[in-house]
Amino acid sequence: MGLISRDLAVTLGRRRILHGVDAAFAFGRVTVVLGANGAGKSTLLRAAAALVQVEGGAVSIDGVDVAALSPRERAQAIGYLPQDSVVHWNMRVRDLVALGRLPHGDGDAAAVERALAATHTIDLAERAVRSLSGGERARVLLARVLAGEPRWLLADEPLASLDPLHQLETLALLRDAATRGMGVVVVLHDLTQAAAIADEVLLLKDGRVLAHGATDRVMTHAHLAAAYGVGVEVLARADGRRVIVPDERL
Ligand SMILES: Nc1ncnc2c1ncn2[C@@H]1O[C@H](COP(=O)(O)OP(=O)(O)OP(=O)(O)O)[C@@H](O)[C@H]1O
Repeated sequence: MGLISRDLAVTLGRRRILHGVDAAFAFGRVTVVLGANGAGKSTLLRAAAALVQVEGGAVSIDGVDVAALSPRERAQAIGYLPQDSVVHWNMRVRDLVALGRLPHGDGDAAAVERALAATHTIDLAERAVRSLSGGERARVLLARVLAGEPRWLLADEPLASLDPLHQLETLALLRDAATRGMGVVVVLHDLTQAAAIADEVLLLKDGRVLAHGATDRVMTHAHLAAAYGVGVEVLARADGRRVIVPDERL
């Protein structure tokens, strides 16, 4: 049960991008997907959202292949936040966030307000979306996904354009979503943030699983060296959290 990638193979253009990826994600957990540029993180999330054609294996939710779900069922189950979202229409922020309710067909205003509040975008609600800064727009697009109250949130580098405060708030929001029972799968690059938020880590290298499991077991010096080609310094804080600083090219 849960979200499961089994022997997943994806080819884009003429290149095999994912080579038999096995991974299981659980409800109520935050799984961080790590790996170097080009490792296949986005492709895995896109395959989970049935946005790329799968060549072998499958991604399933509670035993059902995501590709076999109707678009509406899939949209109810999976909220996918892409890496570089483009907003094609210059609509009001509140209306854009309300589009997140389309899979439910109910325009539930309370759910929209909850999503605006969770992402601290209520103050932006009457603005035209094209007038927003990059970070403001990123938070609004996250609000749109949250408004749909999906069972799974797949977020591809959701912190990339956010300032430090909003990065922390977004991490807290992801944790909160998992605490409320959502399955959260998130691609991050910052190792300190990954260690802080992850219950589990899936570490990819060249389209294969290098390691998958509890954060401490995956985020070892050896794994990070193999995945990124860097040495890291790990600083333990008084509260037990770790600061992970890449400091050496291997
Ligand atoms: N449409 C495509 N055609 C051919 N190759 C592609 C296509 N889309 C992605 N790729 C390649 O697939 C590989 C994996 O891409 P992907 O975006 O999944 O990596 P990623 O781990 O998310 O990287 P990043 O950290 O840079 O975002 C890359 O080498 C990329 O160039």
